[in-house]
Amino acid sequence: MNSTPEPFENTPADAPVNATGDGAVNTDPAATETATTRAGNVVPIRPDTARTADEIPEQDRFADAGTVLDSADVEAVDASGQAAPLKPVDPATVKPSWWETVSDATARPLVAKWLTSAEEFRSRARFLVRYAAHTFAFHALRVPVYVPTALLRAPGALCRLTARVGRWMYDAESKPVRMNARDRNDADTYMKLREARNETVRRRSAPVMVAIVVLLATVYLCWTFVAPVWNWTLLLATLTAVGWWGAPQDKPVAGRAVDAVKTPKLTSAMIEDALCSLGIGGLNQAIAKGKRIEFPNPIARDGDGWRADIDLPLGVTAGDIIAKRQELSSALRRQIGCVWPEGDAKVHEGRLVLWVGDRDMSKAKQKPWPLAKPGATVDLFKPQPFGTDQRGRWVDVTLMFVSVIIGAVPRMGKTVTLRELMMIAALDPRAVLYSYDLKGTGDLSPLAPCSHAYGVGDEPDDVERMLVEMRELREEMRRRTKVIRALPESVCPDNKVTPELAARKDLRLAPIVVGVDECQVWFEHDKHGAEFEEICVDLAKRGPALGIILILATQRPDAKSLPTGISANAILRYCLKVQGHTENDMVLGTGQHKNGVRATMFARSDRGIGYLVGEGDDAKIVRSVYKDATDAKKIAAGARARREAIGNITGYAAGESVDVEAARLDPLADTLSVFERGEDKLWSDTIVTRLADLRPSQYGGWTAQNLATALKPTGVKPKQVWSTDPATGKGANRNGYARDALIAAKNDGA
Ligand SMILES: Nc1ncnc2c1ncn2[C@@H]1O[C@H](COP(=O)(O)OP(=O)(O)OP(=O)(O)O)[C@@H](O)[C@H]1O
Repeated sequence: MNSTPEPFENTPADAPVNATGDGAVNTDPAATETATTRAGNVVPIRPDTARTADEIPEQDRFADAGTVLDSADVEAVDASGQAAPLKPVDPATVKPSWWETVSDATARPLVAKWLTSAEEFRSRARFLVRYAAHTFAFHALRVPVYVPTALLRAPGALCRLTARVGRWMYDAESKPVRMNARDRNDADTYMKLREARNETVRRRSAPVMVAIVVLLATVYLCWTFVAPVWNWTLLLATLTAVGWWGAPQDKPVAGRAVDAVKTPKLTSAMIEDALCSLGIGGLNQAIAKGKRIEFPNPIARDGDGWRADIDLPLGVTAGDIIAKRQELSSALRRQIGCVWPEGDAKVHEGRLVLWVGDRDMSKAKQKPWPLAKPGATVDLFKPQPFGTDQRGRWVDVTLMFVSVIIGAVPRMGKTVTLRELMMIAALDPRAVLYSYDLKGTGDLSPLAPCSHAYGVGDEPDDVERMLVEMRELREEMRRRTKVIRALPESVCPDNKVTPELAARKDLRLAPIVVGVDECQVWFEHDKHGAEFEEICVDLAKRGPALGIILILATQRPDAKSLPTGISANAILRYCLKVQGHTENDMVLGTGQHKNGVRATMFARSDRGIGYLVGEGDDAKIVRSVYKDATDAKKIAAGARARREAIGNITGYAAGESVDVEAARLDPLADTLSVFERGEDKLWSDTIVTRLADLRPSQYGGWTAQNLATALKPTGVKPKQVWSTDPATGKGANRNGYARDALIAAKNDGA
């Protein structure tokens, strides 16, 4: 069946731009003779060198749809020589309405940010007062030097002043022109200039003469009527003022009270030059073709720096620039700690937000931490100051209802950050702290006096004790689930711990904060790794709603050292420098590297600076608070005093120790012991029921999975075993264990 041929169709997206029906390539787009015939119509084709729409010669392009096409332009010649109208394929240009344009627009702040932010206003006011006080004190101290210096300079200044007045009165500036006329023997011009000069001198001498008379009269009157002491004072003051005012510019009487570092203004030309020097192929090609780097908003001051919003040329992404932060800082002639390129994927992948600070963020003085003040207390349900952003403003975190992961390469500030978060927790007197320093250097020791559980090091005994404590914690989590479940909806509508519930002593739902530095030591432990992982995954998933906050820090953020069950469930994420995109996404969440949130861009010198994700919608660059061990001890001492006041010193802080022996479990021996005479195989479900009867405090609530995890280190794995249901008497194949396999494992281990 013959269908009516379409007069024109566009080249399919996946076809070569100039492919013709028979593989021929058109080299002369204007020549209809060489055009390919398709279904009886002549299909205009593009020159074979064209790769993009821009490269197609003007005459080959069809006018934008929406514009009226001239029939001569759109006609092609069909096989019979008849002109056939061509059909436009581009969408019609739709002019958005005023409403559509403005409803998507971002409103600019009505007043400057520092006027609406009380904190910023106070900080500016404080700065002005401090500046004025310093300047006053600086100059006041130097008055005894300034006065003699000015007096010494006064004669010279007087001479220079007299000479200047003389030159002005006698119109010295016209002298070269008059002399020139004289040298040229141009008598006419010379006489005119002389006349003009005499007139000027006459006009100017009058006020000078008046000033001299007034001066002499003043001197005479003072000499006659004013006491000599005042005359001398006046004379000295006048000479000081003249000496001060008339001092040479390069030798002022007063020095500068402050040395301001003037950072150059950030201009679009500077940014363009810098971006073009990065060696990004796509960017340089676009510039060579005359495309521009666009600035959708004016470059403006933003905090202590400049902010530029940049639309990169087509095909260039913000990530391309972020990956070259070091080169960019060199190209902008700024320290690397001043240059902060970020993507704004909410607009598009090519939007770059470049913030260039006046000072290196890692070296700029951080504002004093409000929580370091004596007497500071914290409510973990409320946001607390965690660090400062590039503009020096505080960034808060709310620790309640989150699990936290901190990751970075060694020596970037993980421990300092973890210690800071634990200090925040310690300052809430209700909070129960579990502090574990698996690096073993004692970085968390300042928090020991406030900790219910404290562990340091990775010796087998230390790890075992920590495991016992973590098992207890899991039991506590189970208890909490039951408490929450039992509460009426009117008291606990969201099935999670609320500030009111946490305050009730009878429920024992106070926040519990677990901080683990170098957590990979737990998860990679050959004997207890699986159990630690199981407990921590459970805590990361269910803990937040139950008031249990797990904070893990690791220097090796990979699947082994930070199990995916935890990394996928963490809510608050802080990533200092990492080496690759895998670690980046492991800590900050999948897809963050692609979105331009790249902790790989941090330099070695960016200690304590990282991306914070999970507080608010956007990722923020934040510098945590660095408190050394001495300061941390002071803060912890204050926190302990407040805990003592409410009677919340428990566990390690109260000198209690964990009975590891009593808590030591031997799941293999216990499993063997629940086999009754004549039973060779038992289902896992039957074993865990019997284990719960054997030691309810240890095995109560165990599932078949818990049993599998506990037996894993012995090498015994669950298999399908035939057994009989004691209730129904029916036999079936289910997951379970054979006595022989358990005995063999016991003998191997013995
Ligand atoms: N917020 C910060 N501000 C300034 N300097 C910091 C900050 N945080 C950390 N540092 C500096 O970085 C150093 C290393 O910090 P820290 O011990 O926390 O690193 P780490 O990543 O835990 O190292 P490791 O992997 O060896 O455990 C600190 O001694 C301190 O000098």
